Amino acid sequence: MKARIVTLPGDGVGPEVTAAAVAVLDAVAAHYDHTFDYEQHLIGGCAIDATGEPLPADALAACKSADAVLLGAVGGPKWSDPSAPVRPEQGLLALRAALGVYANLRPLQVHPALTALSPLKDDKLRNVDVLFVRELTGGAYFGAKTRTVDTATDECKYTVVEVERVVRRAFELARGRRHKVTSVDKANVLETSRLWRSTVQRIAADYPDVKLEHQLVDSMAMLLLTQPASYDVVVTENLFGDILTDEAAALAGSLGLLPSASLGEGARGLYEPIHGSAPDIAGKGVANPVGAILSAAMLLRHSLGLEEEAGAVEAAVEHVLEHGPRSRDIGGDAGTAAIREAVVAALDEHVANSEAFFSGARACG
Ligand SMILES: NC(=O)C1=CN([C@@H]2O[C@H](COP(=O)(O)OP(=O)(O)OC[C@H]3O[C@@H](n4cnc5c(N)ncnc54)[C@H](O)[C@@H]3O)[C@@H](O)[C@H]2O)C=CC1
Ligand SMILES: CC(C)CC(=O)C(=O)O
Ligand SMILES: [Mg+2]
Repeated sequence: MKARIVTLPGDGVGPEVTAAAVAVLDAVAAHYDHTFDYEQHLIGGCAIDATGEPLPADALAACKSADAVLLGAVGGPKWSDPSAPVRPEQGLLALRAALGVYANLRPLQVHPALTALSPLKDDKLRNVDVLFVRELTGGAYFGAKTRTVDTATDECKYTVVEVERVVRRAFELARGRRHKVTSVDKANVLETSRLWRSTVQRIAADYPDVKLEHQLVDSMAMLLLTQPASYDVVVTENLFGDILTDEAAALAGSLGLLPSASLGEGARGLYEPIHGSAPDIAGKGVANPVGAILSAAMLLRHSLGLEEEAGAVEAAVEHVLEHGPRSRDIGGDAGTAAIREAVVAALDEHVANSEAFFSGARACG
């Protein structure tokens, strides 16, 4: 197949991990005879420096006409002055809104070889397989903001339509998994959460085969650390989902491991690791590219419909996590480039083994 992918490496470690993900996509293209055409654009701090805008018009136009968008991360201390008129994160928020990618899928699995890095003991980590579905284009990140000398406000607003579409997505996804949805809110205090909860209750009636439970976000933050294996699909609003998924990353062993897919109504999606620009390690060549590489796998699956290829990338990552090399955040000393090369080599081997398996099966059959 032929696909057009816009890359937005962004700031900090963004370019380092995006380059690794592109190298893996290139290996997929070579093995499976696909053509991926890339178009790279600016977003975030680097875009502000070059154009004054965190999301230049040409970058947005390219994303809107692409088959998929692969993003690194935005932001960093250089652009963090609270009085700055524009900030890198505004570019990312504007992109998510413009693409209409309201459902942010953030899968959490704990690789058996990495359990020692988790704050939990092995028995609590067995069978942890959670899919967070975070609402991505509403809530406090998008509400009106005000600021005077001594007061600031961030409006948190949700409409029924915004809640309904992401909750339906969560229920649909649960049907392909273990048929359970946990909806997280703060309905004991927040009006937006009361609207969220009543909408979830109404939608649930259309999915009698899916078990629904509600959980308040504060206790959910605790339960995630005490009984993570009891969750299947967790659906929640933008801010809560942002925070809970960084917490979840600690269970996996590092923020550098978790991928995400942001989806709307069509096939086009936005794919990015869940971490930020990691200014403390940027430019050193030590960032863990696994979250970005697994985001590329999600791109293959969700935007290009290439399930076998996505599975091959995931298998290659699994192999590298098990046998090494490992990056510093997960207890190794390998750099970003070494991990990238190891994943590409594991992918080569995976494809070669699959071909041998199928030709063997043909010979036998
Ligand atoms: N999607 C995005 O573009 C996001 C951007 N940000 C921005 O990133 C900047 C830094 O934010 P922080 O709060 O420090 O969060 P962060 O996610 O950038 O880093 C938190 C910690 O995790 C580590 N880490 C993150 N990614 C890693 C990787 N791939 N490999 C190894 N270690 C990794 C970092 O070194 C740091 O110690 C801020 O400007 C923030 O606004 C934050 C979150 C998401
Ligand atoms: C706007 C982003 C910086 C928010 C974030 O942390 C994320 O999406 O993970
Ligand atoms: Mg975040």
